[in-house]
Amino acid sequence: MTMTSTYTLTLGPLTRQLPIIPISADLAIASFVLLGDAELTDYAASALAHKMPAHFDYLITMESKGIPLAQELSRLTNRAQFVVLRKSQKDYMRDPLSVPVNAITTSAPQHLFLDGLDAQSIAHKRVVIVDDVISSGGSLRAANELVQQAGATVVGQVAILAEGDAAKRTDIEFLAELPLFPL
Ligand SMILES: Nc1ncnc2[nH]cnc12
Repeated sequence: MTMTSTYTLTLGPLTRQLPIIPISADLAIASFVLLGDAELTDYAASALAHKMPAHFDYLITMESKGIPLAQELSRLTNRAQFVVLRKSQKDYMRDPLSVPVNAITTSAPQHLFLDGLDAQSIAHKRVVIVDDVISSGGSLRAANELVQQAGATVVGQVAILAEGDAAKRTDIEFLAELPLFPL
């Protein structure tokens, strides 16, 4: 078995060893998989709860790794509902809105979908976009586009980690930086 090198992520009192995984011929990432990490999800949500804008109506997230974070952040901020942007179109959606999106961890171009019923819920509302990692900003851009198409206003953008150049952005709130690993 070959050794996988790791990057040590520190988030408040928590540390995690993230495996460094090549995603192309010239780039590796420290793989941050929030799914299943209940402790880190709860810690991150409580830390992000302090960085939320004072006035917002809905949290909105992208499947799949943002979902448990949005769930806990909704609970902590007393919001009864949040909205999930989906990566596939479901038969139960009514007049979904869709935009193309490019992510660094998925080679084929994807789409992001907003159920028309959810679009109606958020129309004229203030929304905060929440995600686990912001990297190229591709899914954040797509989420902004969908929110705008639905007639809602983005009043905040929060993530646990900002990866690579995203750490220089001033339009997102995040808890820690994550380096990229050129090969
Ligand atoms: N470092 C990372 N780990 C998991 N998913 C990612 N998506 C973008 N960057 C990522």
